[in-house]
Amino acid sequence: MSTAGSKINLTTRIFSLINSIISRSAFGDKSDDQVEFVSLIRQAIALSTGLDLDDLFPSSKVLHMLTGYKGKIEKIHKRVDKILDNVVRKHQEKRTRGHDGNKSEIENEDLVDVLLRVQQSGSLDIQLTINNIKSVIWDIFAAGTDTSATTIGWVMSEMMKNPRVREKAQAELRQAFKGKELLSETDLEELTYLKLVVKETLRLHPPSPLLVPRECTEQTIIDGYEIPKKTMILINAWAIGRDPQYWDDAESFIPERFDGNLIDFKGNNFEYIPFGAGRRMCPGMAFGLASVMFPVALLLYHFNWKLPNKMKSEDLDMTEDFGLTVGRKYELCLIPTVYDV
Ligand code: HEM
Repeated sequence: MSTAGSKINLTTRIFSLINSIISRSAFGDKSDDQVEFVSLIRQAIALSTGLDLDDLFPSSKVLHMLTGYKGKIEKIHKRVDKILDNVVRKHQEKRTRGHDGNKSEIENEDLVDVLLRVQQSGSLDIQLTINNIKSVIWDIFAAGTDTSATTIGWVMSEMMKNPRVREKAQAELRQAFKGKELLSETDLEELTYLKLVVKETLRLHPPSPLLVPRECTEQTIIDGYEIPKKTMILINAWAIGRDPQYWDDAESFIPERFDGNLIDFKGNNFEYIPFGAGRRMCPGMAFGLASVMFPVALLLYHFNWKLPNKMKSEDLDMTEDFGLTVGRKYELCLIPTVYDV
């Protein structure tokens, strides 16, 4: 049984869901300034995307002034710093109330509470500063929001483009949780096929396609090219994931290719590195995967999905947008129909 619905913009809903998830994990709750904070992150990411004149002449102060780049970054930094000061101050006040006898205030610690506790305990070899804590919060938002939301957008897009895969994933879910109204995160363990779908999506659409830039620490020769010491190296995980030398039918979306295959996200298989590899690989991998798997499982379990305007699956536009994270160029609009479990 199902109840018909109308068209929704899934892209914007996914971003606001992921913002709330990350916000709750980092701040313990939605921050009063969450909307502004996320918009500032977007602006900062947009400014750090691509090569501009400042990158070509980094030591030219005049150029920095002319492009206004530095001014824009400083303006964002000032505002972000104020918001983060507020977050830290509120947590400090809450901790003080907790130590003054109101124990419920410190029962459920969020990330900021943990960092403040570690800072006050002095248990680390290095002294954690308030600026360090603010940087961690910033990192989690900047690195965790767009990557997870973009991946969910691609998982849903690939499943709309490939109805066979969507139906198989939905059948697995509805069979595993028949009649169950509320799913929990631990239920995800049973979803073998959905895991393959997410894996295949990350092969074709790694949200950070060029990883974090590296600097060459010693002169090296690769394929006859001499790479001098200190050269900035960009690794194209997107191209590696589509390289026909490593992948059969590389451009096609076939989750089954990972079935029984030992290739994993963990950075040991260099033909598949959506989370990077080595010392700078993504520290939020487990959190990121859970933040993708769980919402996708809920979307597929509780709803059936159709493309609007009688569009055929093969006509869905999969053009990518260029940026630090590479998402869909056009927002994904779909018609959900509630599925009675
Ligand atoms: C599907 C979700 C995600 C994907 C695909 C992803 C992917 C990546 C990639 C490719 C890198 C660069 C790794 C390298 O250059 O070797 C990275 C770095 C990073 N990620 Fe993620 N990420 C995701 C989610 C998250 C989440 C949820 C968090 C935090 C809660 C996070 C935190 C970070 C941080 C802090 C870095 C920088 C690490 C460093 O520079 O040392 N990521 N991520």
